[in-house]
Parts: sequence; structure tokens; C-alpha cells
Amino acid sequence: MAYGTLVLLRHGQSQWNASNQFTGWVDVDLTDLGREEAVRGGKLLAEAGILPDVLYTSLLRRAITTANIALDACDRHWVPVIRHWKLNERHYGKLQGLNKAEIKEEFGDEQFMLWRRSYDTPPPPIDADNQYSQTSDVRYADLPEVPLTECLKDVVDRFIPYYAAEIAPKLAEGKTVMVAAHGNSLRALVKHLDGISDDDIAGLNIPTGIPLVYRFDEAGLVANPGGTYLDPEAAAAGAAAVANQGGK
Ligand SMILES: O=C(O)[C@@H](CO)OP(=O)(O)O
Repeated sequence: MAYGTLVLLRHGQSQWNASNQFTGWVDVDLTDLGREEAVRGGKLLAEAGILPDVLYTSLLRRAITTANIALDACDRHWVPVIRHWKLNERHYGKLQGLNKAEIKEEFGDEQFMLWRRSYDTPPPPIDADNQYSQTSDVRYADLPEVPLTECLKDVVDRFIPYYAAEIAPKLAEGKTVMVAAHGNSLRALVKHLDGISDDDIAGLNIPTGIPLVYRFDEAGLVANPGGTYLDPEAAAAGAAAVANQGGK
């Protein structure tokens, strides 16, 4: 049986992408532009004839809604759905809710980039009484411990074993699998798929709403290293915009 196809879809623009706030596990909604991006993402899938058989999402509204809209646009609104917190965005600790440009100005470029893109330095933990803490959020009630902050390595450590155990077997069955998730959880997965080093992953940014497609050879190894964006030009512009998010 030939391997299936993996479609990675970062959610469309969220309210806090638009206002330049660190988001993490805060459950913000899409903007109108984000919804349009999701429709376009689904249309790109339909045009390419890449039609998901199954959907995996995080527990966050922006990924769930993006996937619903995109699947509707390619007539795959009916496929089975599995949701798991391990696909969630990286928990941004005390930075959740704060403005990126203001943090960059207050702490300087180096500290800003360390918190935002270093592999293993998490931001300071969020306080229990912070309005953007998730410690008493009922959707995480089964977790042994709700994170108070995470670096990218923490996301790799939670998400990649889940991918290997739950998602990769579906690909081995020949299925087209859509993973609707977040900038940093998808960076963790791309790091794994493409064997990107801990240092080099700092330079990789994922644009909102544009399907990134991975194909595999008979041995289950990535056949198109780096994956293929269904709209490469828009993806390059989108990734550059994410990289520059500390600006005003
Ligand atoms: O705020 C966040 O949760 C993420 C994604 O929007 O931001 P960044 O790209 O700065 O890691």
C-alpha cells in the first residue's frame, strides 16, 4: 500500500495575530481575513485534488474553525475528526496576551528572539491568577499538569510521540491526513519531518492558512523535503510577515 499524503494547515489570521499579541493557549477567534484564508486553503486543496480522509486538530478555536471552513470549501466537511491538546500552540507563559512589539522594545531584540524562537528557552511561567492562564480550563482537566510555559523543545516532546503513534499510522494506511494546528506546533512537526537542527529551526516560520503538503516514499520517508506549499508565493510572503512580527 502506497503511503498517504500529509496536509499541514496553520489556522487563518487570528484576532491576536492581527493585534500582534502573543497567543499560545489563549482561545482567540479568527478575523474575517482569517476566515477568508481558510476558504482559500480549502479551495487550493480542491484544485490540487488533495482531499483529506481524516482531520486532526488542536483544542483551540482558531484551528478548529479554520479546518471546518477549509474542509467545507473542498466538500470534505464529513470526514472523521480527532482533536488533541498535544497539537496545541506552544504555551507562551507570562507573555500570553502581551504585545510583541512592546515586549521587543522593553527587553531588546536578543531576549525577544530567545523567548520567541530559541529551541529550549521558555518564557517565564504564567502566574495562576493571570487572566490568560489555562490551569482551570475544563478542556484540560485530564492533563496531569497544565503547562505554565513551553519552549519549542517541550512542544516537540509532547507532539512528536503523538504524531508517531496516532497520525503516522494513518499515512501508512494510505490516507490523506489533514493536521490543522499552529505556528509553533507545526514548526515542531516540520522540524521532525525534515530533520532540521535545533539551531536552524529558529529561521523557519509557517504562514497562516496555506496548505503545506508532504508526500512519502514506500519506506515512509519524506519524498519532497521541505514540503510543498499549494501557493508558494503567498507562503513566502506570509512566512516573512510572521518573522517580522516584532515590528510595529
Ligand atoms: O503568539 C503565538 O502563539 C505564536 C503564533 O501566533 O506567535 P510566534 O509566531 O511569535 O511564536
